[in-house]
Amino acid sequence: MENRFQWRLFPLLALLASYLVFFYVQSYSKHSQNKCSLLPYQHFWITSKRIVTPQGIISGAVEIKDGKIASIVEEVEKLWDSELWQIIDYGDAVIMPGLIDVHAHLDDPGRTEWEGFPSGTKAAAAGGLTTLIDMPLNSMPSTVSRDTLNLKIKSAENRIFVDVGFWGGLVPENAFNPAALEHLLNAGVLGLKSFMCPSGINDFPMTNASHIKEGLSVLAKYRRPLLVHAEIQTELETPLELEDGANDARSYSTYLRTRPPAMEEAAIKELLTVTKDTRIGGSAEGAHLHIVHLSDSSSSLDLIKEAKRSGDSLTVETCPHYLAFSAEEIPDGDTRFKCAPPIRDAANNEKLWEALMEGHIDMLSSDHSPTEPKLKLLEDGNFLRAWGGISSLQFVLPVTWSYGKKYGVTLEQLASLWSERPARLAGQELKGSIAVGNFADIVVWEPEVEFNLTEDHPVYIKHPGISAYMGSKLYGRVSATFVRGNLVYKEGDHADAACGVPILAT
Ligand SMILES: NC(=O)NC(NC(N)=O)C(=O)[O-]
Ligand SMILES: [Zn+2]
Ligand SMILES: [Zn+2]
Repeated sequence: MENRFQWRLFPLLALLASYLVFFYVQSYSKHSQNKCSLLPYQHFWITSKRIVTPQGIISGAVEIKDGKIASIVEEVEKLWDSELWQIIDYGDAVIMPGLIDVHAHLDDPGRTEWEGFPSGTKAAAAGGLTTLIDMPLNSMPSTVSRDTLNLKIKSAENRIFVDVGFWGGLVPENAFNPAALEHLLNAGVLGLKSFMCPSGINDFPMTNASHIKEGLSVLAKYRRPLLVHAEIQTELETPLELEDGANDARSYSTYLRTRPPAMEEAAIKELLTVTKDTRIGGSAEGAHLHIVHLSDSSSSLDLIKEAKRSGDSLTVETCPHYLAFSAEEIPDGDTRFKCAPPIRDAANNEKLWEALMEGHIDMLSSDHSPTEPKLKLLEDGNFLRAWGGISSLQFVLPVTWSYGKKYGVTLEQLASLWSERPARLAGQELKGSIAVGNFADIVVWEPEVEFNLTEDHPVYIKHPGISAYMGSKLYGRVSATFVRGNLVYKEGDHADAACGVPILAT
């Protein structure tokens, strides 16, 4: 009797079990499909009253389909009528193209104790940056050959939360070897980068104008840019002479004296002897030279303006720290502020803002250049011996917005300086603006929201303690970041999987 009862139950149990398996598999595959995004949709709309487009700010909706922007409409009422659409309404938060940082040191592989792809790209996503172009130095080895680029690409695999492209290094070893440079360019670097002064990294020696001339002639063929750290050691006091003297190495002004504006000016003068070749009809027509992290807003900037007027293919960037801080306010011993070229005085800072607002400075970049806290010598506070570099990646949007208010910076200007122009420099035609056909790389943020960057604020860079921005009060909270239509960040949460794409030039 009891046995027969059990036999009757068996088919029922089997049915129940198969139902359970079916639902488990369904939900598992659904989950695994969406690991790249915090949203389950491939096709959806986002709406807001402030969408920054190249044609101006509109109230409307952006249709996102399979990672691209499928349409942009101004009448959202029609959308609400249909229950077919997945719509995310961001109210009056700003929808802007994701920021593109053409100057980030992610230090991976080889110095991941400084930063690394996972932490750096999570910080980027949390800050509204959707593409980073990684510098060829501070990782180990430096990206100076096809093989070393391949190490980068391998290291980035499944470890980047936003898209990452790579600059290659122009160093004395490859500068006079066009075949080696072509290998590096064919392997996919978006352009080259070189230093006119010691970089502090052993396998990244400095180049002179002849190396740069050679580099430009190869780059012309590829129509890719050369980025240059433009400072040249002049015959002034050297850091060690200063330290031996009666100078206080804990005073920022001592450090400032080791890297005067004349160092930037001298380098730029020398560069301009070769950028002439980039003019239409010149021997390096098609090549482009980009000066990174300009700090001197006087003679150096005048030289750049003049060269542009003459038709040199030349652009220049500056960075948030030169716009936010001035030398006078840097406390003694606070080496979080040490970088090269140095942060100069308040009058210089003001002139940089003016040049930016007038369009003489073409774009912004972070120059996020972290290290291990111990190399910052925070306890010692010796500006001459501490490692240089500012840590800022996650905060660049609120920083430039907050400090730019005084100068009347607009949302359209931010989109141009942080997205459109950088996309052009990096040769990314489908990035940099909210336009139909472009990748859906988008930041949603609330410019009016104020926040304190205190220790309980979620910060994703590896070493928040070395950032000069900790402790400051800023405007502009990032609420959501989309990369190729994937919601990779939303209010403190990141997507489970790192689905950023390594960007290689073809
Ligand atoms: N080795 C570096 O990271 N250098 C960087 N350091 C700065 N800017 O202080 C740079 O971009 O020159
Ligand atoms: Zn530099
Ligand atoms: Zn740098």
